[in-house]
Amino acid sequence: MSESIQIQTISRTDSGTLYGKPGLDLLLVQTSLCRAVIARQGAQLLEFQAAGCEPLLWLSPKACFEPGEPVRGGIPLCLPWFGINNQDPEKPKHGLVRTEPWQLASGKELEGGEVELVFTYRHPGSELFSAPFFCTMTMRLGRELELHLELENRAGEATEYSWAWHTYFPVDDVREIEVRGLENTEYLDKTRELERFTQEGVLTFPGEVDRVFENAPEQQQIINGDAITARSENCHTVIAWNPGAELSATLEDVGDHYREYVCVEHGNAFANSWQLESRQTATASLRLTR
Ligand SMILES: O=P(O)(O)OC[C@H]1O[C@@H](O)[C@H](O)[C@@H](O)[C@@H]1O
Repeated sequence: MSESIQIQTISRTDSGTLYGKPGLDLLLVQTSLCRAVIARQGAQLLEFQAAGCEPLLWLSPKACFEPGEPVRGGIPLCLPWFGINNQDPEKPKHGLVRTEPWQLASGKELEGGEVELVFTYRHPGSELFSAPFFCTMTMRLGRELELHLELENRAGEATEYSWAWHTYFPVDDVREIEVRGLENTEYLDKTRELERFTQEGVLTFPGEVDRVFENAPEQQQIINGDAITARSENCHTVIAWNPGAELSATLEDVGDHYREYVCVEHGNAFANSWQLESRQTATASLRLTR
């Protein structure tokens, strides 16, 4: 990363040094409030742990760290399309920014001791996605984790963007947990050709679960011993995903480890996708805490 960082609580490292698998440049943040690891690729948080708390994010022990390949765990940002591309299913799943290098625009310490990192990504327009756009992702790393996204449509015409922070949360056994905050909300079931159902009671994960909740409430809690709380602003879609035993056996970077995580993702996809006029900017944020 060529950008200048002037504080000692942020250091540069790489995936070879931290995980024994060379390939990606990383930033390590260590303060009295927290420890975090961020990949420049995708501006992807890989680890976050507030002092005195359990880790907030799950990173697969089988994750690969190859440039241009998605990293399984942490918080990849899926954008400018979420899931399978509607126009062309052959395009990569979950858009393009998660596998591209971002720029670190600034890194500083705030008065309360939090570290604030600002990453940017400029898409010039390409065969994969013709509309140019500009993304800014701000991370505030303290006792809590705060993410803020700003997306500007730089195309000459209105463009649709769908996206999500694909958050992987660690759990003891996914089959034993519950997710609260989605009761009585309608969802599209990706395991049943997007058929629409209503979530009766709290959400559990007895097997494969892949549900898209449109117009979802702002707050969810993952209950597994101490709760993880996710609270969002201007994120109207929540996606809940765990592959279960059978599907995970086909995912090289998951395997038996599927029991150790749950994804409760926040963004704007399906009916909540952003329609941005030329030069229009939209923003959203997410706050995670234990
Ligand atoms: O393996 P990927 O591309 O990271 O996607 C993982 C999962 O991401 C979830 O968000 C989707 O709802 C699932 O359908 C998908 O399988």
